[in-house]
Amino acid sequence: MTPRSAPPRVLTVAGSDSGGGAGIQADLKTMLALGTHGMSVITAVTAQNSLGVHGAWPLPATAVIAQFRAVVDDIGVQAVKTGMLASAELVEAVAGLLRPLDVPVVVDPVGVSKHGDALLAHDALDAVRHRLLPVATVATPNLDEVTQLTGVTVTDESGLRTAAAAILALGPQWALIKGGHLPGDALDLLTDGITEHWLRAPRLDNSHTHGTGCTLASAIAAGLAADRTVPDAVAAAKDYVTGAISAGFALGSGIGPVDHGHRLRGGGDGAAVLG
Ligand SMILES: Nc1ncnc2c1ncn2[C@@H]1O[C@H](COP(=O)(O)OP(=O)(O)O)[C@@H](O)[C@H]1O
Ligand SMILES: Cc1ncc(COP(=O)(O)OP(=O)(O)O)c(N)n1
Repeated sequence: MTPRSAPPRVLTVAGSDSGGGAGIQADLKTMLALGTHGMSVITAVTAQNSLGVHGAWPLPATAVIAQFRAVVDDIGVQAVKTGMLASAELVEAVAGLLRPLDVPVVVDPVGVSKHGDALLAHDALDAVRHRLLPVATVATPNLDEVTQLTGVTVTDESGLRTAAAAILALGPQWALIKGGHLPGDALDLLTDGITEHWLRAPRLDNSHTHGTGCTLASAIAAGLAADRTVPDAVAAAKDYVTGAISAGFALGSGIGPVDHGHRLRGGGDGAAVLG
């Protein structure tokens, strides 16, 4: 029997969310839903549910480096996504591992959870700015992360351009500024400083949005691993996350997760538009 050819391989370097809505768990579910083989380097363990983060324990840098080497040196990767990196030491270590790797890297510079819990030490911001963002193919900050990293505050759609310029100045090839925290349509701006792509979706009236950022970044990495261009991968990822938010469900007594399996359950995507 002829062996089947392997699907595109995608690696997430992120923290574990015990509730299964964000972090490594969201990333691997997204990667499977989008037809890729997901692999993981766990940077930290969190005790987390729909009400918030109740504890977080970063792993030693040696454990992070060993997981990364085990995957990359044997199986190989075609794209990487980074999420929660917890400490300056882990940001430095991960940036050092990614620098020589010749594959697209999606950096979600996770700072704070939806509930306001810190997922990155304050003294790690400089390492994110000067070590991690320069190795990113695409950086995907939300508006709070834009402010943390650049000092730019965005209060309306016109501010997304200023935010993108400030993020691009830190070195990623593309900036995807997520406007999910603004009122009105869910509008994001993707730019490499030359071209601009506006991604607009209707704001969905669903409070179960835990994991939106992780899901979007992982979907982009899945698209890049499958050889899509950055604008195509981002447009497809926006469709996927819009569908996942639309199908998000109530689990626990707080903010429930988006539904990573919505396509498997027959749900359609949202009407996101790439302009
Ligand atoms: N209520 C919503 N309806 C539709 N899209 C949303 C909604 N909330 C967030 N999004 C979209 O989800 C993606 C993740 O954005 P965001 O929630 O801002 O990220 P994060 O989880 O990092 O805070 C973006 O594409 C954003 O526009
Ligand atoms: C372990 C872990 N990593 C990242 C996050 C933040 O995820 P995000 O997709 O931004 O979703 P919300 O926390 O904003 O719902 C997390 N919570 N846990």
